[in-house]
Amino acid sequence: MVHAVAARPAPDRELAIAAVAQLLQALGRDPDAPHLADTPRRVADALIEMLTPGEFTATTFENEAGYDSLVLVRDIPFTSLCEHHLLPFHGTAHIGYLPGERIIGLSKLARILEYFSHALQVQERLTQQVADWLQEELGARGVGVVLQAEHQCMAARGVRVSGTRTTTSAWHGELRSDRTARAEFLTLSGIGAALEEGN
Ligand SMILES: Nc1nc2c(ncn2[C@@H]2O[C@H](COP(=O)(O)OP(=O)(O)OP(=O)(O)O)[C@@H](O)[C@H]2O)c(=O)[nH]1
Ligand SMILES: [Zn+2]
Repeated sequence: MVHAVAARPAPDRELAIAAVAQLLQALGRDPDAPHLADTPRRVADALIEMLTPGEFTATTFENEAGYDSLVLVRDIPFTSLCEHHLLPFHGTAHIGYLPGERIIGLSKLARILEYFSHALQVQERLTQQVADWLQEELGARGVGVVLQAEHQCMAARGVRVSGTRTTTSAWHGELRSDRTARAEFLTLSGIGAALEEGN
């Protein structure tokens, strides 16, 4: 069974390039300086790339073996774009589920994260969207998503604390209701019992 995940509508690239050129001018920079001449195009394309997820097919298979334990892909790197400052936040994700009648192609757990991270985001929403999508599309007995990320808007500007990690998590089904199942998820993720204990 396949579930197509559609790409979002294309942004207006020419408008974005013109807007970045205006921004450089507004910041008092010379848009004709040798290294700046092509910067509007580069910045516009970089932002468009970060906001445009790839189209993919979320292939699932019948769980003919009746596998009923946790399936976990841990340490998936991701980068997203903070919607408050348009600066990146990046880190790792641990995504797992307890299969029901179907299992999903493992790569699709990373692809669905990639899909929702290519957007203007807050970490909480990104975490929830991945968990909700898996729960709805897969009909799993349980879903867990943990994201740990550093936000450049906290590191490169503003409060200027680098090296912090923000942890968010979203749980559905048995991984929400069953503390033992959740503890196993956290242990296999390498997070240990820290979240479970509320630390
Ligand atoms: N909850 C949440 N907050 C975020 C995320 N990314 C950035 N922020 C925060 O969004 C907030 C925006 O606050 P504002 O006070 O409007 O913006 P600001 O004046 O630039 O704030 P500072 O970053 O404290 O300088 C900041 O506290 C950011 O740290 C996120 O993914 N989730
Ligand atoms: Zn931010």
